[in-house]
Amino acid sequence: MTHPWIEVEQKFVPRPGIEDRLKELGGTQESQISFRDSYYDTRELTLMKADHWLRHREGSGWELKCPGAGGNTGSHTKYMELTAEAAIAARLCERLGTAGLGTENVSEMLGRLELQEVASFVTERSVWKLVLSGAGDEGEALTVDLDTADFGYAVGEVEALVREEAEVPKALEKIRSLSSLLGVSQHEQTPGKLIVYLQRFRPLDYQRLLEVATGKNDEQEESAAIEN
Ligand SMILES: Cc1ncc(C[n+]2csc(CCOP(=O)(O)OP(=O)(O)OP(=O)(O)O)c2C)c(N)n1
Ligand SMILES: [Mg+2]
Repeated sequence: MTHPWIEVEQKFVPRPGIEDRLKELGGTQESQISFRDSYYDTRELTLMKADHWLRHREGSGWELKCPGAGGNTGSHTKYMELTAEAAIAARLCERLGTAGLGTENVSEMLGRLELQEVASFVTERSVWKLVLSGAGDEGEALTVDLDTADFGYAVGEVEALVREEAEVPKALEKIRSLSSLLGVSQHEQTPGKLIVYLQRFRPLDYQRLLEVATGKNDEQEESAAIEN
């Protein structure tokens, strides 16, 4: 099985002039891309309530983000990203308490697991790469994504992808340094596109997730699904 990536990121509200600031810091725009994300869950939002996020991204395929060891605290988040369909299938069966579906093809599993589309939107993304100079820096580039979703919400993220849990503290340190250089507060808690989509277009679902996150739902034993 392919070893999953760990995504460590800090989201922020992009302020005017952010691109100039990125250039000033030595950043370069790597690409401008556009993609449609479609998120899936059960009617009861079993996955999202357990902080699992299943999506299909047009052009790159299936992905399941789930909490890594140590969970998430503060304004940054850390998720394990599964992209191999066999690994996604195994995790879905584990979470949804099913087995022996006879397929590891995620599209084929949707109907059998009663997973339906919860959200679908297109993102225009400007991808920036930046190497932070400084003592003891190993020169790994950080990524800054500047996203605008087709429903009119803009969000940025400073992101590092690492392979091992042991690399997370260093990645966090770099993310904090760059965020601070970009004028982003360490305490800034900016919601992602999906959360804002749910808030605007599926308010009842949003409310249910919020109840889990704030511990108001007695049926749910899992920890925070959304933090803001
Ligand atoms: C503050 C906070 N943010 C996110 C979450 C979890 N969460 C909510 S929706 C969600 C899934 C969407 O993840 P996100 O990184 O926002 O998507 P995107 O930037 O488009 O994908 P990329 O290209 O980076 O892979 C997660 C992990 C949380 N529990 N709390
Ligand atoms: Mg992200």
